[in-house]
Amino acid sequence: MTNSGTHTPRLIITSGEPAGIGPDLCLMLANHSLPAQLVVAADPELLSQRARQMKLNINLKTFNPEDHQPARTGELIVAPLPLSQPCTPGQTDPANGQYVLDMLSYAVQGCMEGLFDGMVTGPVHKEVINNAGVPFTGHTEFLAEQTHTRKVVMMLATEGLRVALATTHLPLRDVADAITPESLEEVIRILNRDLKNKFGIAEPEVLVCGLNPHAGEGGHLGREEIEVIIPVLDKLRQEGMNLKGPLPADTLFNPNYLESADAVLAMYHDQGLPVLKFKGFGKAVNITLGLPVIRTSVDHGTALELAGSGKASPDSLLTAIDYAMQTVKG
Ligand SMILES: NC(=O)C1=CN([C@@H]2O[C@H](COP(=O)(O)OP(=O)(O)OC[C@H]3O[C@@H](n4cnc5c(N)ncnc54)[C@H](O)[C@@H]3O)[C@@H](O)[C@H]2O)C=CC1
Ligand SMILES: NCC(=O)COP(=O)(O)O
Repeated sequence: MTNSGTHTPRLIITSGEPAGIGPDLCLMLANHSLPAQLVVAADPELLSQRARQMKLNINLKTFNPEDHQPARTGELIVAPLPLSQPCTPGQTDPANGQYVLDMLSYAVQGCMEGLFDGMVTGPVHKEVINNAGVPFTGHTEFLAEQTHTRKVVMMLATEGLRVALATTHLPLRDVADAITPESLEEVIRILNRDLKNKFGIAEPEVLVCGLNPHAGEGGHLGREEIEVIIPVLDKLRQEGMNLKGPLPADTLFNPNYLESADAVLAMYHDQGLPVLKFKGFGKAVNITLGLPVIRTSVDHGTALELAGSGKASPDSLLTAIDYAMQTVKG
């Protein structure tokens, strides 16, 4: 039985890479009183060590599925998962790669089974997981696989800007081939549907970037706009979707275009996210659209150099929790 509707939402927070700032940020949550029960997935011993290092006095309480009360100030509810190896802040160890994956599996399964109303993910170190021998490109793809969802869409949002991606984590040389009419159509349908259903926008206006410089300059700088993007946009416009573009990505991000837009669809990761992060790094949220469960995430990475210092900002994690709570209450 979930806690949705008028009840207090219960969210699972994955603490992510143990050598990074994820455990620090989770500990900081104990000083915030929020209208949700936050359950942190982590090794309790790791949290205790990190709390001592950060000079935080926090009472760790083992998660009890029967108890739906939010934690009191100074208290953190923990779903315990054991590290494989003890962890030193800032020093990654592939031996703990499986711990991170187990944490994600626990969270997403808990969401699927109704134990949690949504999951909020702390940062993972993608290279470490790969070094542990498990091919891993990101939470987005991992969660799609775990939930048997064929297509999901990564979208980051901050005050005044939402940027969704047509492709996620793949080498730049593979991007053009990955943008097929079928995949692009599916991405736009998911984006349009979730902007309506999850964000309450009746008729979303989406600005679509071209792939090539100057959106291909009439085919002289690449033909993907003519052969793939324009036909897909024309087809979906006939169904009534409000899609503008393909627009040159270097001029699209200006107030004239953005004023009336509800989201930008970038063709690849580094076309759209640098703009979003320049505008709102530290106060943005990463949302996976199209998943059968609610998943939001921080906008930043593991910041290994800050782990244990107490200097990492919890703002993006708090933003991600806020988005998840709003979506649960829907
Ligand atoms: N959601 C996730 O799981 C994400 C994971 N990553 C992973 O993180 C690792 C490191 O990535 P980087 O590109 O170095 O990005 P990063 O976000 O870890 O660091 C970039 C800069 O921002 C600072 N920073 C990051 N978070 C901060 C916070 N909460 N408060 C204050 N300063 C903060 C860092 O100190 C650094 O100067 C990579 O392995 C990458 O794959 C990156 C982005 C998202
Ligand atoms: N730059 C954001 C990012 O790469 C996060 O990816 P994911 O782990 O949420 O799939």
